[in-house]
Amino acid sequence: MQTIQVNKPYQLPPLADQAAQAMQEIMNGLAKPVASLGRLEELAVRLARIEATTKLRLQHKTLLVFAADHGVTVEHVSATPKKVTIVQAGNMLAGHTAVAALAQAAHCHVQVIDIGIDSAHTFPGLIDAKIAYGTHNIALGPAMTRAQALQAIKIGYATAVAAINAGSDILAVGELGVGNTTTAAAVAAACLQCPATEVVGRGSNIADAKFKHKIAIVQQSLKINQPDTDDAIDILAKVGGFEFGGKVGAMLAAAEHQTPLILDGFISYAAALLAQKIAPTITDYLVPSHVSHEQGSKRALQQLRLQPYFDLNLCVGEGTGAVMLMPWLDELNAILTQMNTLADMDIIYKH
Ligand SMILES: O=C(O)c1ccc[n+]([C@@H]2O[C@H](COP(=O)([O-])O)[C@@H](O)[C@H]2O)c1
Ligand SMILES: Cc1cc2nc[nH]c2cc1C
Repeated sequence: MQTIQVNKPYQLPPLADQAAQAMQEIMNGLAKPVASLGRLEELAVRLARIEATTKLRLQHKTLLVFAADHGVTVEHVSATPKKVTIVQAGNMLAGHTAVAALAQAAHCHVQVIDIGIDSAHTFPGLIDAKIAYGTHNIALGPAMTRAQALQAIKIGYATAVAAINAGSDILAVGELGVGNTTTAAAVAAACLQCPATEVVGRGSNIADAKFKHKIAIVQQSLKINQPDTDDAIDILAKVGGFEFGGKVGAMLAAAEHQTPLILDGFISYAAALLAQKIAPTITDYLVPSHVSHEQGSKRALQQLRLQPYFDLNLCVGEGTGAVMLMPWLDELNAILTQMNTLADMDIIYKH
């Protein structure tokens, strides 16, 4: 992993435009009208550009779920009690959360990484990378130290590299973290330099009074911490959370290893905004999945120049939307390996 420096772009490998062009030609030559597979074709081209080949590696899929707690939950910004982070980590490993069920259907391996859960409890299979027992309350001061922010990125990076070395072709990121839509809004507001009102959402479905209070808490956290908007590490340390750092590290590792990484919802977008500040071209290596229902999603996606493939009003998190994209990759593989070409059929197609 390279050293991350302010105002010095992190170096990523060049994107494989030749492989992308070759994939577009393969798509054009399949036995169908040109462009008729719509955005599935664009997805194929995107994947070829990242993997630097038209022989796409799509089979082995791994979801990395970074789980952490947030000191800001004492401000009553969530509808969910804090213990849900640790409880759902156990349920996820036992196969009973939304994403665990979807992952089973999608033949996706799930790793749950405790990067900062506020509990000493553990479960078989829970990866222990705990930096601290939750962050500090961002409404009163910084969430973590700069060293802890860098540590979170390193953990995410090492976790992703290990998954790639173990044979993962495709990575995805998800999270568990009660209160993290408050943190994600603060991170997004700092990255986008926009008012909190544009990026605070209903999270785990809070009612109007809590929603107003949540906006005030995000505003307060930005005022009290004054994050340096040019410095992703400063934003992460002051108003972020450990799972955001884990995701940033996984994104950097995936891009460096020419491995596509599928984003999930608003927490992923906020992490991607941080990664974009570190490595401005990183978004070309990421694969969006869905438009999260969380307010602020469209604004964040615009800045990331990412156009998700579907919109189901999802806002579960956990990696659910990312895993829902995975069957499409199997479908793409079937198209690439089983379809006739126009040449096979001796058809001259003129449009
Ligand atoms: O992915 C999203 O866009 C998303 C939107 C709303 C909520 N979540 C999930 O809900 C939890 C945070 O909600 P909250 O209200 O406690 O901030 C956390 O575990 C997230 O994974 C996730
Ligand atoms: C049960 C439950 C599961 C979740 N997963 C992500 N956020 C969640 C919030 C709740 C309440």
